[in-house]
Amino acid sequence: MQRSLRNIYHYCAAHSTPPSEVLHELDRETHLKTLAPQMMTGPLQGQLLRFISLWVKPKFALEIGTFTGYGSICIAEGLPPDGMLHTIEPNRELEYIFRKYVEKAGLTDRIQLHRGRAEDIIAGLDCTFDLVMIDGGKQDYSQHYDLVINKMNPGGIILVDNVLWDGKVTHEKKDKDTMLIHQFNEKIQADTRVENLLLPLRDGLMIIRVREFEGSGVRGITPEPRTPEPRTPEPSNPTAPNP
Ligand SMILES: C[S@@+](CC[C@H](N)C(=O)[O-])C[C@H]1O[C@@H](n2cnc3c(N)ncnc32)[C@H](O)[C@@H]1O
Repeated sequence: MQRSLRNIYHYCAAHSTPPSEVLHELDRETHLKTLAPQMMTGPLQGQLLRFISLWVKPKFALEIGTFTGYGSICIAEGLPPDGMLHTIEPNRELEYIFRKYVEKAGLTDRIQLHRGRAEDIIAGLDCTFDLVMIDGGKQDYSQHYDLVINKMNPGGIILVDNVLWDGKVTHEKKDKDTMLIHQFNEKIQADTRVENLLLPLRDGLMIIRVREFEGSGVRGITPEPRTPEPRTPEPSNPTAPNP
C-alpha cells in the first residue's frame, strides 16, 4: 500500500469505532501464528462487515473462506437474535484459533463451521441467504457466485473481497490470476439479476445486491442473465481525492 494511502487507512481506523478486545487479540494471534496474516479481514473492513450485517439483519448469512474467523465474528456480531452464520473453510490447521475466539466472543451457537470446499458444501445447505461474503479461493469466485446466487433471497447482499487484486485489474497486461478476477468483475457487471458497487476499500470490495423482481432468486426460476445495455462510463476525474 502506498504511504499516503496507508496514512489515510490509519486515519479512518482511528476515527471509526474500534474492534472489540476479542478481535484485537485474534488479530495479534493470527499475525503471530499464521504464514499469511494479510489474508485476514482487517479492522476497518471488519467493522464494515459488522455494519452491513446490522443493516441487512440476515436470518441466514454465509461466509466462504473462514481463515481464523475475523470476518465470521464481525458478521455474527451484527446478526439479529435469531440469525445464524454458516462459514466454510477447507483448511483444518487454523480451526483451533477460530474456535477459541468464537467462544471468547460468545458466538459459538451463532456460527456454524463447515469443513470442506464451498463447491462441495453450498448445495447441501438447507437455507436461503440474505447476506453472503465470498472470500475463498480467488480462482473459484465465479463458481462460488453461481452457487450462491440461486440461494439468495431477493434484496440479499453478496460481498466479494479482493476484486482489485492489488490494483492489477487495471493493468493493460494481466497475469492469469488477475485475468480471472477481471473476468469475474465483468461477469457481475453484465448480470442484470443484480446491481453492484465496487468500492476501492483495501484490496477492493464488490457489493452486489440481488434485484427484487418477479421470479427472482429462491421464489422461482432465476432467469438467465440478459445482455445488458452498454453502460456509459463515468468521466474520469483526475483531481478527485483518494477514497
Ligand atoms: C482471504 S482468506 C479468508 C479471510 C477471512 N474471511 C477473514 O475474515 O479473515 C481465504 C480463505 O479461503 C479458504 N479457501 C480456499 N479455497 C476455498 C474453497 N474452495 N472453499 C472455501 N474456502 C476456501 C482458504 O483456506 C483461506 O483460509
